[in-house]
Amino acid sequence: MLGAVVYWDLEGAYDVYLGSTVPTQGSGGLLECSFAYLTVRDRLPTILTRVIDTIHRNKNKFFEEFGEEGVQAEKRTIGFLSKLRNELLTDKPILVLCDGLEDTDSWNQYLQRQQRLLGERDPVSWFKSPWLYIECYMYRRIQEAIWLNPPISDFDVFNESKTQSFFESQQAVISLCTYLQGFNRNMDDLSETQLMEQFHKLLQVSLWGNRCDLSISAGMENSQKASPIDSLSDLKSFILVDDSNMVWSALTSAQRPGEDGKTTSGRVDIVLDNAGFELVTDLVLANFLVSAGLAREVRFHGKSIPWFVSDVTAHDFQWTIRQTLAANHKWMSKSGVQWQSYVREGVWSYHDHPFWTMPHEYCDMAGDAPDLYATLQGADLILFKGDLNYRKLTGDREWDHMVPFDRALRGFGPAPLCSLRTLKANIQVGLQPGQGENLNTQDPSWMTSGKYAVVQFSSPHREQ
Ligand SMILES: O=P(O)(O)OC[C@H]1O[C@](O)(CO)[C@@H](O)[C@@H]1O
Ligand SMILES: [Mn+2]
Repeated sequence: MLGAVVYWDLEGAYDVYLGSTVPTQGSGGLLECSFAYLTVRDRLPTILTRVIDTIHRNKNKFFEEFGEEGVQAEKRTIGFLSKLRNELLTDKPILVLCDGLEDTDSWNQYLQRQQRLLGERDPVSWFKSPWLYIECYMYRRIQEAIWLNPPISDFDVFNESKTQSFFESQQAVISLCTYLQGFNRNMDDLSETQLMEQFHKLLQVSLWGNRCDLSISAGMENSQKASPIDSLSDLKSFILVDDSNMVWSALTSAQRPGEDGKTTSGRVDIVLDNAGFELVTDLVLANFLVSAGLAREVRFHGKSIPWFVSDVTAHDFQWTIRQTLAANHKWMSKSGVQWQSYVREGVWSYHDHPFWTMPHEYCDMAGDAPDLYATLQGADLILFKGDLNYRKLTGDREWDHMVPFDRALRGFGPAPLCSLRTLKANIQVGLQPGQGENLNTQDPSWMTSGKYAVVQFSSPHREQ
């Protein structure tokens, strides 16, 4: 457990934010040696250095595309990012954004809010702010640096890492697609029980796919080598909370008899996390849900800017489907063809919204992004992938491990939802009495190693 740090009164209770203080008297800061502190001190500057290096290595490409103007833009962007790195390392004040994008005002208002909470004596700075805010802000500032420097404003600084991670997982992708096509061919012969077993397997594949993010590894290679299906039984004991039966019930209870006598099923929304292997696991799950008649429509929600190194953007989504389709492997390519036709027919659709790349907790969504909240209300099930989504769902607070998931959501519940997350931050709710203490003794890094996972379900209609 992190030491107790403060502090503001929310819903009548004092909330402790992960490794961070929001002091009222202008003292304190990120709790030294906490996972949050080490992320800001070590991991974020490393990511920034890699970003600078990537832009520098692409100098010739910019020259070929844009001539001397491209080279000048490269230099200016590197200047912006080096300054940003220096601001971070020397705990300088957080600056307002000035790129005039759709979300710029919201970011600047958020900064004012942080300043009000901190008091006027000290400016909000890198080490004196909530971890979630600082981490999100860094990625937004990277985008500002790129955006303010045309003609290279479309450059995705993480694209190389994302594509590399996809190719490094190739064998695992092939085995997963082969598995998918195997039961797609025999779908009609599957009993209800067999269908449910397949569902559990693919939900777990998608869960463990979340191990492959490039933010926890500071952009270093982190791909899936072995066939994920084969390791599921060995991994089972590392799932600390498994509500997958409730997820199954949410899907089956959304099924209704249609006008033509055939059963129609519900809409599933997947709030995506990482590109590369994790995205493939999500597409395989979504394919299964549609072909098994468990969903009539799947909506994918991704990021509108490059985010936390490996998160999916619209380009990554389309690129992954195209790569799968073009693969020199029968079942992989067949999967890609299927996915592309789902997109063309509108059975699958990709969406993004600026709220996903804001630092807000999800309990703020209804007020701060009512359009997105209303869209999500149309789903019969929402799957939230990954660690960052979990942090936002639970407000990134140092909750007692036994606090129910429903309570940690603090009213957020546009539809039945499920978090599929491997643990990579010091936060975990919904555990049994003694479970957290046992884990602390057995494996002190259980919350941050990515070795453990949860499938946590909540329904707005369920008794709290
Ligand atoms: O891709 P995910 O699962 O959201 O993980 C993002 C990572 O970034 C972090 O925010 C820390 O940098 C952790 O929460 C997690 O390790
Ligand atoms: Mn991610």
